[in-house]
Amino acid sequence: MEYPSLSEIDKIYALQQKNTAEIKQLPASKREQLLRKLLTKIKEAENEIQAALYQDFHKSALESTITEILAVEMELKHIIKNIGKWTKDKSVGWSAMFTNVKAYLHYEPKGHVLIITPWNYPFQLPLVHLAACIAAGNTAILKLSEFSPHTNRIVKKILQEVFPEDHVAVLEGEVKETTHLLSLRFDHIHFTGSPAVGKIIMEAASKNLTDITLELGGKSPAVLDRNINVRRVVQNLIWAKFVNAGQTCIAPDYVLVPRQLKSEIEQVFREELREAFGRDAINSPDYARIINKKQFDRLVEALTDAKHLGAQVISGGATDEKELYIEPTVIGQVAMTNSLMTEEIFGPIFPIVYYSQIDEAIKFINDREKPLALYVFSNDGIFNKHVIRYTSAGSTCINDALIQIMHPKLPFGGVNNSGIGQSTGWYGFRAFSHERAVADAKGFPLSKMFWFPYSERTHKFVQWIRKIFG
Ligand SMILES: NC(=O)C1=CN([C@@H]2O[C@H](COP(=O)(O)OP(=O)(O)OC[C@H]3O[C@@H](n4cnc5c(N)ncnc54)[C@H](OP(=O)(O)O)[C@@H]3O)[C@@H](O)[C@H]2O)C=CC1
Ligand SMILES: CCCCCC(=O)O
Repeated sequence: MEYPSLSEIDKIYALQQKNTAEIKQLPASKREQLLRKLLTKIKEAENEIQAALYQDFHKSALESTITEILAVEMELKHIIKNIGKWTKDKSVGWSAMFTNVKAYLHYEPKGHVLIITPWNYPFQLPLVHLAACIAAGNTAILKLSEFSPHTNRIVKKILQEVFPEDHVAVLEGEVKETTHLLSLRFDHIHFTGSPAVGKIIMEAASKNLTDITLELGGKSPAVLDRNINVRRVVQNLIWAKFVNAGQTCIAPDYVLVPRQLKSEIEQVFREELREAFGRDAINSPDYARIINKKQFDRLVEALTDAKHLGAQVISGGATDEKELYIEPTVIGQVAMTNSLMTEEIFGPIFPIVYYSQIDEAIKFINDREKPLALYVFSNDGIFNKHVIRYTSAGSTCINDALIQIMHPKLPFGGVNNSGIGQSTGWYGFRAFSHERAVADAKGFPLSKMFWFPYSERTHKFVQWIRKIFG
């Protein structure tokens, strides 16, 4: 994909601005029709999508289906199934003081939306958020990351087959193009990316008081109890951490393990990683690559520095610059000053931090920014509830990982430094809609009791209200 010039961006923006009023009036049936067409196009393009993801990431066809294509298909089906219900006015019920008022919520499109997405799930993320945006009746400019060019091409091809550019436009660009887009006025900006860039987006949005959704990241902990099946939990963590070579926003970033389990868990990680990827993961057909040299160098430097500071590699540690390959790596005794413990890892390196009492682990988590996700593993429900009660996270999974994002009725989002607002399903539709309060007064207008000049009748009415409702 070519980068558009700034004047081309302005032209697309103006085109969509002109068309937004009309798109906002599209009935739910027409929006549903467009989403059904999108679903059909995606199914028809599965092989091309898999090939593009392989070229960008060396992502296996099966992993692309599981984490990219199926995720979009399920989201589209859920939206298509519910769009009729979601777009209808919603009564908020009766109130004794407003017996003559029909009170309801009316869902109106925000209008013109900017969606900015990162490179790590370059098919799933643009399409999942665009689907909700279209369902809500908006026009949208979709700005993709320049680091996933092959997948971007198929995303653009599919969307151009479904939507005219004055409804959905797909752009690729770097900081310059994105910065220019952010100087334009939108009704909602949906950003997925790092907290650092999230702050830039929020600042730009503040110029026009534009609504935002910030889907950010952070260091998502996994907390293990002693009361677990160690092998099963390790197998679970291996998938959650090393899918997409660890380049997943809700991947467990590090794992807090009871000290008593140290020797057992380290041995089981060695065994299970061998089971998962064979003797040499570089030859595994299931294992992806780091997206580019910049990210590769960042991770290798963090690993090298960690080892210089005394960290012990429990399993893995091999790298291959030509292949942009980093072996699935589990590491212990990482210094707290090392970037593996101070920054979001966003790669296939898994520090283990040992603890003695659960409140020590909870303090470790709470001493850091609120994470995007938090994982708790224990056969003891009281342990799980205790961890949830004394921590905060965007989302949480108990005795599993990542799957919370796939549940159609759970919102996806962070909290404070890991995100603002919620996405997917009903929550995505609501984010891209304005939830308008309507009070439809029938017959005698309630405010007549307060009209000027204030009278004895008004005083009596106010006394009655305080007596009944005060
Ligand atoms: N909550 C969620 O759903 C998800 C969160 N993430 C988070 O995203 C991060 C990894 O993705 P990554 O792409 O590196 O994140 P970045 O924040 O670097 O980039 C995200 C998007 O913002 C653009 N961008 C980068 N710098 C600027 C800037 N200065 N001004 C305007 N736009 C900019 C990028 O464009 P370009 O790439 O072209 O530079 C990209 O489209 C991690 O923190 C991860 O946790 C990732 C996936 C999902
Ligand atoms: C299968 C998990 C996908 C998580 C979304 C993300 O990291 O972008």
